[in-house]
Amino acid sequence: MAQAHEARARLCKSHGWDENEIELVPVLASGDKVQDRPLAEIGGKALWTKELDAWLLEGRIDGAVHSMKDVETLRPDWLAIAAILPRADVRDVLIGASSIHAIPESARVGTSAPRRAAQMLHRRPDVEVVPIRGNVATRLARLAAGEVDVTLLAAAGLERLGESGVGHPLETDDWLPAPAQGAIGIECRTDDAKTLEWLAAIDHSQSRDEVLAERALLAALGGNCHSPIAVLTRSQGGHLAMTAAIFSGDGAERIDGTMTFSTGDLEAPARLAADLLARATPGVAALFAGP
Ligand SMILES: NCc1[nH]cc(CCC(=O)O)c1CC(=O)O
Repeated sequence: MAQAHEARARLCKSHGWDENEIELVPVLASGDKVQDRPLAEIGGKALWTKELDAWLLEGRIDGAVHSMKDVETLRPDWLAIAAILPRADVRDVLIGASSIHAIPESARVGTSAPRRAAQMLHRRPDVEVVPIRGNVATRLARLAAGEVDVTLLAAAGLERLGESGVGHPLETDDWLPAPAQGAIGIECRTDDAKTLEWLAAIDHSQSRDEVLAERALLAALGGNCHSPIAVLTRSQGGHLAMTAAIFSGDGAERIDGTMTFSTGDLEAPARLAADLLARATPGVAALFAGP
């Protein structure tokens, strides 16, 4: 809902509309309904999109606001990612310790994200990863209750909920975020020319370039929410600089790669993906389906 409010505010500001001209329609996603099991176990990212897709298709809503991190790599043709808002803080925040190094020996680290688990275990094989799901408030409550010693959350999500002071942001040269982390996207029906045009006005091209490049890497790796993939792309002077890593589930293996390429060249992320997979052991490659 915080993301939908932000999307509406930007749309109204850009077009000079009154906020009540856009109705916000809350739609509960399966990903919200099922809170007790890891997302990767219960059906993956589609659980964040399938209800909204149906509402769009039926014409009950005209736009759907998503965290792009939660949107599957392959989307139906009748849907268009019509706008990507200026990307927020891309970093993960560590809560419960001031740095990865400062996490106490054998601490319980709460996360259900394969990327966070593997990236943590790579650095700190001594810790115990404990699955933890639910919204930000639930996760913070479980930390406060002592169920876990440490957890990781996206800075963008915390910021949107007015919790930006919580925890210690991890710098991206030391800890990589998820593909598209911090980016809000708005989808609409591909044949809805009016909405496409309205949304194009608030599209942020640099953020779009970065997010599309990261999604192209995901597509080429054949990654899903079981696959530990970390990537960050930054737009600089007409080029995109991408840093990516793939892991084994237990974090023992980590394959890193970087590539700089022209904006809009979506073949380059595919080459980086092929290079990462070529250097992975069969055990890691098995977590990725390939292109
Ligand atoms: N998987 C849940 C999810 N999807 C997007 C965000 C944060 C907001 C964003 O990255 O845009 C979060 C929470 C988190 O990872 O802590």
